[in-house]
Amino acid sequence: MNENLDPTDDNFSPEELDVEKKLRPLSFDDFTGQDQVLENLQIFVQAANLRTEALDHTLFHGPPGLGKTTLAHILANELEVGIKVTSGPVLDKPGDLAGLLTNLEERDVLFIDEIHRLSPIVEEYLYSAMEDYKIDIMIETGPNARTVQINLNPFTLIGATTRSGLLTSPMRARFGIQSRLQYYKTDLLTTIVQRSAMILDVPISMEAAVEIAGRSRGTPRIANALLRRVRDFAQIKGDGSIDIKIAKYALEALNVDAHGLDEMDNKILTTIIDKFKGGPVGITTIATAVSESPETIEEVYEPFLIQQGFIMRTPRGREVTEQAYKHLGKIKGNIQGGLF
Ligand SMILES: Nc1ncnc2c1ncn2[C@@H]1O[C@H](COP(=O)(O)OP(=O)(O)OP(=O)(O)O)[C@@H](O)[C@H]1O
Ligand SMILES: [Mg+2]
Repeated sequence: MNENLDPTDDNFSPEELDVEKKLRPLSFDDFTGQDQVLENLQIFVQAANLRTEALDHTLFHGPPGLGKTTLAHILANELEVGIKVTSGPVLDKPGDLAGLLTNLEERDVLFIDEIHRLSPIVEEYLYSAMEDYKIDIMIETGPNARTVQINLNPFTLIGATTRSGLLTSPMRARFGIQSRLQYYKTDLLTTIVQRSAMILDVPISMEAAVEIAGRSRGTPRIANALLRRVRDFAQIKGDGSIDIKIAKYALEALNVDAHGLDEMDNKILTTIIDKFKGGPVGITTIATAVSESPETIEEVYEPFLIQQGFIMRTPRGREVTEQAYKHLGKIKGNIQGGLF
């Protein structure tokens, strides 16, 4: 990720978080892309609404910025229920979770972000809540301490994770609905950029929207962030509207990679080329060389590099493609990457 484009980053000003909120789609109709996922969800929501039952527990997984949190809020809106939001690392003790669970009204959504980071005891505590809508709570202390079982209102747990590989299988098995979000194609991102520009009230040409979309790493969050930065350039260096000229100028000045690859993407490609002659090389070896965990490489970075045709999976490991050499201005067969 481009760290400075991450709205969960502390460096993000309150003002930017506000804009971020304005740009977030609120209903199925507002949401662009992920057609298969969306179609299914619409059916499940309609059925749950028809039966006035809680929606099945739902898991969203996939790389950052593709719409997991957005979809959790959309589901609550479409179910016309309340939503309580928390995240794995915040839930320290079963008691924290009990407080949230007992406050849920019938059919409400409990959204747990980064659900792979729940502590094992909290996770175990969640199992009976998910399965039977029941939890044990401890009452009184000292010699009188005892646990009583209490019933919860039927609710929907929505979990989100960028690292589904780290979820335990009992946890995963308790989600009746599981959706993996995919990177967005440029035409969809173009639509998203145009929608965001309209909300921000900044005129943008088609060509400029395509240019921004194409450099957004298949990710709506990055597309929105780039749009806002380009808008700054348009306002200060231009007449406020975004045309292809100002878009290109701004993206150049922002040092945005032509394909939207981020630092780690480029580091992975460079490493495979420079240290492993372009591959094939195993994922663990790559991970060690770039100081990342193999799981993160596999779940967060590699899918985009494969989708964009920079890396191929072979039985003997990962291999970079011709396109990767071209992108990095390197020459095949030359380990140093230079001409000599
Ligand atoms: N399909 C979409 N259409 C329009 N905008 C979108 C779409 N998906 C995401 N966005 C925009 O991208 C931003 C990031 O989406 P979101 O926060 O839902 O991602 P996430 O998958 O939860 O990321 P993370 O893993 O980092 O939590 C949202 O604020 C929203 O404005
Ligand atoms: Mg999120």
